[in-house]
Amino acid sequence: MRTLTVEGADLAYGDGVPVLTGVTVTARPGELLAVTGTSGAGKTTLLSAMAGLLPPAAGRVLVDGDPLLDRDQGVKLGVVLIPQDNGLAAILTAEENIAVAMIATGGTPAEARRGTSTSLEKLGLSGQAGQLIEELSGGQQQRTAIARGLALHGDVLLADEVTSELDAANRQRVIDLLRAEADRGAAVVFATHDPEAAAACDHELHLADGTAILVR
Ligand SMILES: Nc1ncnc2c1ncn2[C@@H]1O[C@H](COP(=O)(O)OP(=O)(O)OP(=O)(O)O)[C@@H](O)[C@H]1O
Repeated sequence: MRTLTVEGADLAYGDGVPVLTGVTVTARPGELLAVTGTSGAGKTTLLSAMAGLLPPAAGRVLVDGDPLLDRDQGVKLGVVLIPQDNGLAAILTAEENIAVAMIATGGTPAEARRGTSTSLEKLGLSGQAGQLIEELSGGQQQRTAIARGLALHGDVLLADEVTSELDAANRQRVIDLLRAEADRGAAVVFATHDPEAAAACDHELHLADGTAILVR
C-alpha cells in the first residue's frame, strides 16, 4: 500500500492566481483524511493534484516518495479518483461502466464480472446493474461512481464530495465503505462539506483563504 504526500504545493489553473498555496499533507495507508472547506475553497483542486491531473505550480505530489507527474502514472500507481461529477459514460450501463474501468486497469473479463457485481451489491445497486446511467437518479449515479471506484481496489482512494446527493442511510453506507477501504490498507482522502462525515474520518485538512490547515 502506498503513501501520498503533498509537499509545499501551490495549486493554480494556467497562469491564474493560485487557488491554494503551501499545501503540505500526507495521506497514509489505513487512514481516512477528510478535506473540508466552503464551496470554492479548493477541495476538487487539491484532489485533482493528488490524482496527477493538475501538476503543482510549486512544490510536489509524491507517491511513496516518487514524484507524481501525470494522471497515467497515478493510474499505474493505484491512485483511484471518484470525481465530483461522477465521470460515468451516460450511454453505458452501470455494470458496463465498472467493467470497462476494471479491464482498462488490467483486470480480466472474469475479474471484471465478479468485481462489478460485488461492488454494485455493496452500494445497493444490484437491481440497477443493467440500466443505462442516463436512466438512473442522481443519487444512483453517484453510488455507481463509488462502486466503480471501490471495484478498482486502489492503494490511494480519492473521493470528491461522493455523498452530496445521498440520503442519510446511503451516506452512512458510503462512509462505512470508505472506512472498509482504509481497513483494507488504502489511503483514503474524502472531500466533503458535511461536518458529520468529516468527523467520521481520522484526520481533517481544512481549506480556507487559499491555505490548508490540518485541524485534526
Ligand atoms: N478548471 C478551472 N479553471 C480555472 N479555475 C478553476 C477551475 N476549476 C476550479 N477553478 C477555481 O478554483 C477555485 C476552487 O475550486 P474547487 O472546485 O477546487 O473548489 P471546491 O472546494 O471543490 O468547491 P465545491 O465544494 O463547490 O465543489 C474556485 O475559485 C474555482 O473557480
